[in-house]
Amino acid sequence: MLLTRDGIKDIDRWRHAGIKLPNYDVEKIAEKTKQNPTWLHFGAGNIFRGFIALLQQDLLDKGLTETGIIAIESYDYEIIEKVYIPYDNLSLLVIMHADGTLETEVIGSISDKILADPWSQDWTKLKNIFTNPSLQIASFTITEKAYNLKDFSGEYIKEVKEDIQKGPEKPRNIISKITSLVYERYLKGKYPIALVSLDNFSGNGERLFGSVKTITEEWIKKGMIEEKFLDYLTNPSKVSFPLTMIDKIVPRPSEEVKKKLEGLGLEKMDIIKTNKNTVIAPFVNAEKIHYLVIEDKFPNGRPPLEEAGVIFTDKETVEKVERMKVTTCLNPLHTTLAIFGCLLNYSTIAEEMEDPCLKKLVEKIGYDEGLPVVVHPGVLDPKEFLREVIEIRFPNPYMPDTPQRIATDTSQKMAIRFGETIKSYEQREDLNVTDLKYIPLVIAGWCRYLMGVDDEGRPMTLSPDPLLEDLKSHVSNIKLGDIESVKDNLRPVLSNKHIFGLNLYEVGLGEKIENYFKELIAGPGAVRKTLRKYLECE
Ligand SMILES: NC(=O)C1=CN([C@@H]2O[C@H](COP(=O)(O)OP(=O)(O)OC[C@H]3O[C@@H](n4cnc5c(N)ncnc54)[C@H](O)[C@@H]3O)[C@@H](O)[C@H]2O)C=CC1
Ligand SMILES: O=P(O)(O)OC[C@H]1O[C@](O)(CO)[C@@H](O)[C@@H]1O
Repeated sequence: MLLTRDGIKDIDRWRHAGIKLPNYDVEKIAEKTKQNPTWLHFGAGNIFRGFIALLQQDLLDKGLTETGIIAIESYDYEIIEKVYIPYDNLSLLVIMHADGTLETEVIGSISDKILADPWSQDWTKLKNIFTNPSLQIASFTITEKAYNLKDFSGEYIKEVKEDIQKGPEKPRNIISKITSLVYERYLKGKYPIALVSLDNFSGNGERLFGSVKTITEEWIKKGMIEEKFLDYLTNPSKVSFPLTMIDKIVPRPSEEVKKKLEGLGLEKMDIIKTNKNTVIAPFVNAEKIHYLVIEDKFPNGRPPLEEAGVIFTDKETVEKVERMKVTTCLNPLHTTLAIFGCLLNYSTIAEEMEDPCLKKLVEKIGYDEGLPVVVHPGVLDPKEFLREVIEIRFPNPYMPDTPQRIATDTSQKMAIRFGETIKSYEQREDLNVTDLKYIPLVIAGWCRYLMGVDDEGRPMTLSPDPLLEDLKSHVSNIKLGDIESVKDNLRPVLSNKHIFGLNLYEVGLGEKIENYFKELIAGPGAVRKTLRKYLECE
């Protein structure tokens, strides 16, 4: 069986293999989308195919909408070449249930794909869609670092600097590209639009707004665009930047799943790793559970996504629910498992949850240290959410999620995942920041991880991180088994407000983290020994 528009016409074969097909005519929907584009999505990676496209598929299946989503790739063009074009933009969603059963479904709601590349012919096509009054949404899953215009020294990154100099014609950076496209929409008729960040960090919509506004102001200063564009951009009835909370674990495609699909008779299911490190395949493996909460600010309307389970609410509620998930009930636990999982040589998150020390560590971080500072968001219950994460989602043995994937870009995540809780302890009169034990232990674990040596003393490959080289340079003089070598080497890292959102020495945690670190580097096996000591586990 081939995953192509022609291939899925052989309905009986797909049904016989137990694979659900779209309940609508994929080609007709693609045609209607061309006439009347409503939704563009930037970042054509795994979460888009496994979650966002599924929501629209649900509406299409129910006859509640008439158009699909157009996938835009602005960074890793190989994704389009290798997993969109050969499969006519179809993807195969594989839901991994905890009892080992797979639920498979062909996703047909991605109606077209476009490169956001000013040097390609697609750019004109993209501009035409962006200036179409029918367009309601441009959404984004482009990873957190894509929103950064400046490096940690406060300088614009090279690509952004060049875009600022050259103006909106041929931008290279994603934020400049978005600004340029919104400017085209303004010029064409000041039509309204919602720009929806679906990336996984606090205040995502506000950060998107801030970045687009910065580029706008720079171009205005240089006289490259009309000043009045700023009025349009900052008018929420014209351009909105809703906050969102997105939650679904979509690991990289796994070889085991690929084999199972081949067993069902599917052909050409190869997993690829692009030159830009995206690991992607014609299929996406994911968990069933998911949550999406969005601030209901769509000046040009939107599909009735509430019918697909999306929670639309006010800004304050999204903020609370997002803080609950990203700063307390899911992502800090994930990062904890990533760091210690790499050090202890685990290859899946689920296996780690069978390790009594690691399970206890995430329980301590979640229930004991995180929950006391969570504000109940109303729409979801934090304690129940945390229970579901610890008891059901992370331990799912069929989820091929790895600590190495979650360890990607940890430097970008520390401030949100741990810094926010530390700040809350500082602000609350009834809590004492120096009572925190386990969050500091994880931060020490991260420094130990950066040494690039596992708990047995063997070299380990570190996951990509934009600050990796700099961070490694601070621990490069520290030797496993030599506590004296620690000296002041951790100070530049632990005092870096860009990394943690605060200076850990100023809040009284720096020395505690250094002491944990010394225990973690005492020699081979010291990571395990330290966990046993502080968690009283076997
Ligand atoms: N995978 C998951 O479980 C979830 C992911 N997310 C969010 O989605 C993001 C992407 O996740 P996946 O799609 O799974 O990853 P992926 O690796 O499959 O795809 C990443 C996408 O981001 C684009 N990208 C990366 N760096 C970029 C840059 N500098 N400028 C423009 N585009 C860039 C890539 O080209 C690709 O389209 C995550 O970082 C997270 O914020 C949110 C919830 C769940
Ligand atoms: O650490 P990351 O790369 O944001 O990934 C975290 C994982 O947990 C999630 O937050 C679950 O929703 C997903 O974003 C992803 O699977």
